Amino acid sequence: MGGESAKGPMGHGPDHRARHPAERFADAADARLPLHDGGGKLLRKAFPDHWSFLLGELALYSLIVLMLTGVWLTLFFTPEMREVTYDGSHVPLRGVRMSAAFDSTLRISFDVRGGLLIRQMHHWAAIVFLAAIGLHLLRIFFTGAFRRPREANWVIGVTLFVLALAEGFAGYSLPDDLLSGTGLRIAQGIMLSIPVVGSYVSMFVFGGEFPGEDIISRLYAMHILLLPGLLIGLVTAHLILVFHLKHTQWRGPGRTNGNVVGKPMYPQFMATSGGLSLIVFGVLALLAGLAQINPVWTYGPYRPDQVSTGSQPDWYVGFLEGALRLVPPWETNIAGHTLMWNVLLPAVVLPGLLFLVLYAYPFVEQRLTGEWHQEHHLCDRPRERPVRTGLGVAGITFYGVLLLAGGNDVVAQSFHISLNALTWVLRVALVVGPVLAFLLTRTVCRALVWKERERLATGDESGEVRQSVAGGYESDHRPVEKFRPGAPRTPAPASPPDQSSLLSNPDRRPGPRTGTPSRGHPERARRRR
Ligand code: HEM
Ligand code: HEM
Repeated sequence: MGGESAKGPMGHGPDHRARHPAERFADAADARLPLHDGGGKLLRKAFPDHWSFLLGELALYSLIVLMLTGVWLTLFFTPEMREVTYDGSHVPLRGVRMSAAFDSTLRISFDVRGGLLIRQMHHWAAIVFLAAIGLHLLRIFFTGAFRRPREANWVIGVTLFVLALAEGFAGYSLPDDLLSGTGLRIAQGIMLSIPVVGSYVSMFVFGGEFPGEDIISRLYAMHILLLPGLLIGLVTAHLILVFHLKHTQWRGPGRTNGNVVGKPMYPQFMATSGGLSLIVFGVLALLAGLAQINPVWTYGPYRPDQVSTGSQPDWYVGFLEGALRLVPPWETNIAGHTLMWNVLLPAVVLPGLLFLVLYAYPFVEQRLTGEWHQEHHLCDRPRERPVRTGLGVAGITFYGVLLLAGGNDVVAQSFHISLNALTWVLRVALVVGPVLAFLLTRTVCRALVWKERERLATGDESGEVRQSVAGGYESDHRPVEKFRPGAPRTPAPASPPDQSSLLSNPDRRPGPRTGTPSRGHPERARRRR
């Protein structure tokens, strides 16, 4: 027996026994699953080493926290609107009639062990998730990572964004407290503003007159089944495309449009990303433990004859609320039907247009710039695309003004200013702000590029000053080191600036780019004298 096992039936006995069990397991798995072909490549995939590439992962990990905490919440949440009398441990609300949904939210908060922690973790994760998606989108936009061949991933991304907003709104409505009920009331007002079919849409969604008895269970099905299913499916497709198309990367030594330079997936990237996942988990748990969020017991149950005051929606819905507050009370009466522009424009037309622009942007930009047929794998530096960067900053300004307007009552009260005056200032800012932001950003980008070209042409100041016999001073320049010292490969020198425009301006004429004695840049030399 001993001899046979030492040799082994295949004659590889001693090797077989000497090998680590993990290695044997890997071999056994490899013989049965396509691990070597698929996994081998996967483990060697290169990940660019730049923090901005972790924003997508931040979104991913907060989504995972949402799924985990969400599933836990389903164990205790009752998605029903039937009326019950509260008799839980939160004394101020004892004896109050409320929906079973609100009752179960209170029980999760006060009676289920660890319930408040997990509920708050779920809510904080939702806030971080949407912020991470927003920042990730901006990274993709400003670096041009949406260009060919990644347009499909951009389209999937925008869809993920829409789904996440819907998921957040549905979740926020579930507890059926005064705040979430007010949000639902606004949603119903928006439906009613849709011409011709508005009242039918509202009846259809609420199962009759507002609020009806169905909306919470319908939102529940959307929140825990339909939308998460779509989110998971699309995130999977999104990540498969990221792997298939490879990452974009910042320019640098050895990086071309045809390669990706970075950390391999295993072990370096896994360590970074695993660390990030633990940080996300830890920070969310810490926030949930220390920072109160959505204390529904202070608002009380929803009653259609009451509205909540002094409350704010979650930040990601704030821009819609702001838009509703800014549009003046415009109405038109056509053949006995009233068109409520003040609701239709901000809550239906504006978000529709916003997402249409987002969906279409990569295609429009590539058509206009004529870059339709080129593949782009290197990130643009935002300054080198002044128009795109200007448009992005204009969009952020537009969004920022709307967000501020969503809290105009809070701002007016905190700073003791007139609410009406503030609303008018914000209305003007909404129109003028983005235009100014675009012009300013475009100018700053062009100036930054020009400054860099000038530096490339004239070199860096060496720090040495020479005094002429006549008493004048000149500073020396040395050529710019275009990449970090110690970089593995020497890149091709950058092309010099457009000579014709330089020659037309004597102050911008380039000095010599060697390290030999130089008179330097005339303008700077003059300033030193
Ligand atoms: C993108 C994903 C998600 C987002 C943005 C999100 C957002 C939210 C928000 C903001 C709330 C209100 C929390 C509060 O009461 O303060 C909520 C409640 C809830 N969510 Fe989610 N959620 C997500 C995914 C999920 C998933 C995957 C599940 C379950 C499978 C889930 C189950 C629940 C339940 C049961 C509640 C009601 C419990 C309560 O409010 O106390 N969620 N969600
Ligand atoms: C649930 C939300 C999302 C998750 C979990 C997610 C996750 C990721 C991850 C992990 C990456 C690779 C790392 C990186 O480049 O950051 C990535 C890349 C990408 N994402 Fe997302 N993303 C989401 C939403 C979005 C949105 C809203 C957009 C744009 C509208 C978008 C567009 C892209 C594009 C174009 C890439 C490829 C970028 C490149 O190769 O450099 N994603 N995403």
